[in-house]
Amino acid sequence: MIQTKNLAFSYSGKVNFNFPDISLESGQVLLITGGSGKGKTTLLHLLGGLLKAQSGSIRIGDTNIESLSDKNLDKFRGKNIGLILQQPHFVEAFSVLENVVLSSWLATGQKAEEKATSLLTELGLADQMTKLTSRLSIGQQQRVSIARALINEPQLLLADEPTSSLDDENAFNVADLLSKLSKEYGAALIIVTHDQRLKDRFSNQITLL
Ligand SMILES: Nc1ncnc2c1ncn2[C@@H]1O[C@H](COP(=O)(O)OP(=O)(O)OP(=O)(O)O)[C@@H](O)[C@H]1O
Repeated sequence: MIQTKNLAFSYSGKVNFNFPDISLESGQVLLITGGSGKGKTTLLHLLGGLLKAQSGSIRIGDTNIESLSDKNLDKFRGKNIGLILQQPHFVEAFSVLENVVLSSWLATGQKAEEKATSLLTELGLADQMTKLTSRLSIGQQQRVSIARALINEPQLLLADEPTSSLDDENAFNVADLLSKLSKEYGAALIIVTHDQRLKDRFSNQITLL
């Protein structure tokens, strides 16, 4: 489903990374771990096409994303990659439901309101849908991010430290939901984390050194 080969990246020629190859099938989970500053978020942003590698390749399904133009990459990302980033970047003036619907509209031109409602309900947010996202707890916002990432049924789900600010109960809930829903949608799930609770839960891991 996703394969990378010889990925290299550099910030202004000063901080250089050579990343290990990744190969992951639909329905599988991979954790990317490693100490602070080792390039975990950088690698996740490369996989999501938010940064461009200096060299190497990233194949998602049948598409080599490095060969796409910026415009086609945006389209591809919208349809095929669900992103759960450290900062959720919600549209503050929109409700929870509207934020999730916006994601479907941007990717497909369709407002998938029914599907957004059912996803949010599955994520335990049925009674939060009309609220502004800023009125939700961090754990609830994390679940809105998950709904938004899943609304377009992506092939690949990328999550950056999804549990770092959560207590044990919420962290286990988020881990369970990510794993259950990515399987349900047939997505490959890659999680960047230094959270020991996730390391204990998912055995397939690579560590950046
Ligand atoms: N936009 C940027 N410009 C220059 N250097 C950057 C930029 N973003 C990150 N870096 C540097 O690249 C290195 C890797 O950063 P990255 O955020 O990928 O690490 P990380 O493993 O995710 O760290 P952490 O666990 O602390 O979040 C760090 O040394 C960081 O300072």
